[in-house]
Amino acid sequence: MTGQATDLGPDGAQAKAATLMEALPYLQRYAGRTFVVKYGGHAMGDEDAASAFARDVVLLKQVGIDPVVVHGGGPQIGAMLERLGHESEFVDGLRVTDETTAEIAEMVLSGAINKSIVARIQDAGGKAIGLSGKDGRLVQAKKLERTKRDPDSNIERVVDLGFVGEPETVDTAVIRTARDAGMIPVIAPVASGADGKTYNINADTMAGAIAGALGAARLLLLTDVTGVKDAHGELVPELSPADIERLTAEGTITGGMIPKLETCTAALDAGCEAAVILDGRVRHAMLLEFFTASGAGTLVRSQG
Ligand SMILES: Nc1ncnc2c1ncn2[C@@H]1O[C@H](COP(=O)(O)OP(=O)(O)O)[C@@H](O)[C@H]1O
Ligand SMILES: CC(=O)N[C@@H](CCC(=O)OP(=O)(O)O)C(=O)O
Repeated sequence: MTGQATDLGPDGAQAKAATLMEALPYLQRYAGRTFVVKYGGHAMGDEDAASAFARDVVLLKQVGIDPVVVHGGGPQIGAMLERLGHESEFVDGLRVTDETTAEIAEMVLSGAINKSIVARIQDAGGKAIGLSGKDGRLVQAKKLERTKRDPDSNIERVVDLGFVGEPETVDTAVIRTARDAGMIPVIAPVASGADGKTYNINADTMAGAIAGALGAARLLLLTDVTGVKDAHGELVPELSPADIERLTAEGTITGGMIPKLETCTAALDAGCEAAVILDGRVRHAMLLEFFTASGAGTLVRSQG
């Protein structure tokens, strides 16, 4: 240790110590609390980024926080569908899912992606367990009912998205069992319905439902922007559910950001303390968010 401090020089060593000290109040505040991290397909990036993410998760666990990872894999499902010559279409950010698509989505999410995240966490020195909504009946899905207003006739029409689901019930017992065994749960957004069918669930929605059911201290949504931007393109550091409604009505929040922020509001309503939208492409974005006074990204909480 002495040798390393000397190598850094007295100023460098002091700066390193100051960074660690800045983290102390946050380490104390969050010890024993649960953080649900949604790791999206776009945020997965390259090998180095994926390893850095895994190391961050292991660090959280090491300092006494309970991370729960819920992952996506939209681009990876798209690539596999293309390889297999199966067409894919999105409605309002959700993939229309026929029986074959559901099968392929499960293969990619619960198979390839889930296991590679588990392996990386273990390479970084953690113990991880790969799950989907099906395991231990963590999530039971129901078919997502979606309607859309026809702009010409102004009539609400039902849009059939096939086997796209939403969580109907969440039983967190399997997560608590994993946590008590010192493991980090890594969850794929796939679940069975009461009809025994496999449902494909948007990963943000899955993460929000789990964060709400766990009463998590934070729901972290890692994406490919620095956070929510206002009408001038400036980062908004903090939002309340009322701000979200206003910015959506004004047309400042669009596309994939709409379901993401709806998820934040739903998670807060269900018992999660706060949610954060942050840039998963930035190395150690999670650590900067949790352990520095300035934070990162956009914080969503009720009092605004
Ligand atoms: N007001 C806004 N602030 C930031 N991003 C926004 C906003 N409105 C729409 N977006 C879009 O939302 C996208 C993030 O949603 P999405 O692509 O679904 O993310 P992911 O694939 O990580 O789940 C951003 O890349 C951006 O294009
Ligand atoms: C219903 C639905 O759209 N499911 C998503 C599930 C994966 C996901 O949400 O992945 P990202 O977070 O990487 O976008 C899909 O099929 O792409």
